[in-house]
Amino acid sequence: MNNSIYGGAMPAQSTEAAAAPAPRKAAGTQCGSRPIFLVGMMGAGKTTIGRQLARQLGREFLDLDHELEARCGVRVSLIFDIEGEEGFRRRESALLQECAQRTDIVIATGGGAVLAEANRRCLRELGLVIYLRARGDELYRRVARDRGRPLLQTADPRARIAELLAQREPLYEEVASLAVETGIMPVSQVVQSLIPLLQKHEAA
Ligand SMILES: Nc1ncnc2c1ncn2[C@@H]1O[C@H](COP(=O)(O)OP(=O)(O)OP(=O)(O)O)[C@@H](O)[C@H]1O
Ligand SMILES: O=C(O)C1=C[C@@H](O)[C@@H](O)[C@H](O)C1
Ligand SMILES: [Mg+2]
Repeated sequence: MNNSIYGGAMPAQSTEAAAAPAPRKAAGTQCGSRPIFLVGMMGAGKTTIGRQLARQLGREFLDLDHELEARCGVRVSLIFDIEGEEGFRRRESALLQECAQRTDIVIATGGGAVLAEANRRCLRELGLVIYLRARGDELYRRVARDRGRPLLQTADPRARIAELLAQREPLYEEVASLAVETGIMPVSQVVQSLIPLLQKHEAA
């Protein structure tokens, strides 16, 4: 990917190996070696849950937003400022197509990665996709104060979330083989609830 307009001042942050000793792998939850993708709205928990799920499964973890930031050397919000959403989406798609070739990995996608049809095909065909679902008011509560999400820098972020959710929910549903509600359980419980779902999916 050509990142030449950016410097590279951000600390390198590629795939995360588990920092602490990994727990024993949950048996039979490897879905072959295909990547496990997490999709869902901003604040649904893709980054937080993805990191813990990867540890639980003994897989690597990669967050597409963080990987893009590491490669470009700037925050996602600055890419939006300089190249607009369109420029960001081009970079996001290229990175997704590249990272989807990897194996034994959990990948947290960006909230809007499902917007492009080519990305949806890539997610469906190359991996197992989990939709992390949460209600608009809970998403708002989680991300309202975070200035790092450019699409929410509007006069009425709550309404913006509702609009994005209405637009994207069918797309998340379309690509996902599994879905879990993240608004009602703490992160560790969401991860624990995913293990039997993955096992069932593997057995099917
Ligand atoms: N199940 C949960 N219960 C409570 N808080 C949660 C839960 N999941 C995530 N959070 C919190 O919500 C915030 C947003 O989570 P996170 O950054 O993982 O979302 P995301 O889906 O990666 O969003 P984005 O698409 O913007 O990267 C974090 O502060 C996180 O700790
Ligand atoms: O929902 C979205 O469109 C986005 C979510 C984030 O993960 C980032 O990818 C970026 O802020 C755009
Ligand atoms: Mg994230």
